[in-house]
Amino acid sequence: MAQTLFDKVWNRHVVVPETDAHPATLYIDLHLIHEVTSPQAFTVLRERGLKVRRPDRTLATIDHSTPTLINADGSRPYVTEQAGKQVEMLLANTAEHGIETHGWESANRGVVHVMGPELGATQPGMTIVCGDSHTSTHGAFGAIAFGIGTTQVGHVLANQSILMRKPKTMAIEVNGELQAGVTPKDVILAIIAKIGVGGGTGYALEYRGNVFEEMSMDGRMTVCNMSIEAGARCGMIAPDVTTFNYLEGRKFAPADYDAACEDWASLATDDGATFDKVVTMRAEDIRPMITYGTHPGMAMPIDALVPIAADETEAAALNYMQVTGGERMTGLRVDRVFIGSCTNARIEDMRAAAGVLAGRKVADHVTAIVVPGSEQVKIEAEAEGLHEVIMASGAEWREPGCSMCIAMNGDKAAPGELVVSTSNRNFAGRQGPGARTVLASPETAAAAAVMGVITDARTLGAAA
Ligand SMILES: CC(C)[C@H](C(=O)O)[C@@H](O)C(=O)O
Ligand code: SF4
Repeated sequence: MAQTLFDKVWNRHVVVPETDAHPATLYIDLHLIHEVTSPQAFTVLRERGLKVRRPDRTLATIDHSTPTLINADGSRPYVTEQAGKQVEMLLANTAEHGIETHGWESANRGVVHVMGPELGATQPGMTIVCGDSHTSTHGAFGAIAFGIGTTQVGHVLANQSILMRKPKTMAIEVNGELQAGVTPKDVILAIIAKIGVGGGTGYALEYRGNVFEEMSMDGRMTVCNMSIEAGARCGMIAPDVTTFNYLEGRKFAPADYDAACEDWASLATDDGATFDKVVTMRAEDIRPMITYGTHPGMAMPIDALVPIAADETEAAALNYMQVTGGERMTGLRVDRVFIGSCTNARIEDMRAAAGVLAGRKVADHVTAIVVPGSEQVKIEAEAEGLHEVIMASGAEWREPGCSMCIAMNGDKAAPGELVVSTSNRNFAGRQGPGARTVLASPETAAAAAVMGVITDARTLGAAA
């Protein structure tokens, strides 16, 4: 019977099949961990006298609580004692259990969803979990990858499997030609605006069509990253030659690479396979997007008018954002710009930001920070001289980490400030109490930095 990509990967990992009374037991190939959601799980393990079942299938980094500025004396100013403790605990726990860890000295440290793929730990056909909702990112390689809670982190540490009911499948097909200036971030924001923040709930998404086939791995990761913002725990793209070229030569790439690629190529959805739901969009209809509300589904083309609130919740969101239905977002004064996060802090994002900032100056009243997603991204960007272009514009070039995406490390906005951010969540207060977040692509964020107001990057003239 013709099968989908999801079905094929799922079937390879079922240890005990699902029944009406019981979810399936699913074997997990890769468990990524970070400092926020792992300490309690290790404590439970210790209390119960259990060992980590597969330290060799577990990989750790520090990202959420890590400062992005270094003191003059080389020390790292944690925002709170608690933040420093989380990092220390992660390092102590992983050392005790023999888990490969990318801490401060590692040239591979980074936001967990940037680091895993860079190391080639993320591979097609795998099941991948992490105590982090944006684990969906790894689906860009044709893996079933989803976030789990801290209790489940403990289970996976102890037995390398989880209990799960099989989700339904949804194909999201985007075919045609994207207009100039439309980025992968715009594509995923347009999808979420169309299906809604609950549209993917209960489904595993598969992004299909020539738009995704032609996308780079960086772009595919941006798309899959935000699957969770549409309510889907995972989103996938069939592995192809783009995937194989990306992974070749990376640390964890399989030794017999040709055989691996042959197997991976067989994972693509078969002709004639059926999805429980199919959503189609025309690439030509997608424009650069921004959000105007307090969830990622409240997104619109940057040159559109903010919709009139349809209910009290929407009215409250517009009120929080201090925007008015029927008016434009372009022209709104911006206080901060954040270019970073597991959505948009890979090398192509750094290049896109630098491309807009080159030869231009960040507006006097704007604080702009560019935070590479990993040490590797930082190294690569610096080798290309992107940091010089970025700093010459007046934007700051920081150390890798989650930074202002979630504001757990001290990087945050003040109450009322408007932030144009390349991250994935614009929830009220996420970037600081009272802070207002507008989600956009690196190009749009950089354009806001130089113009000092929300700006359609397509309207910028040539740089001076
Ligand atoms: C801290 C972590 C559990 C959280 C997540 O699950 O995604 C964070 O990464 C986020 O982006 O909100
Ligand atoms: S960058 Fe943001 S979304 Fe990604 S893992 Fe960190 S806090 Fe979560």
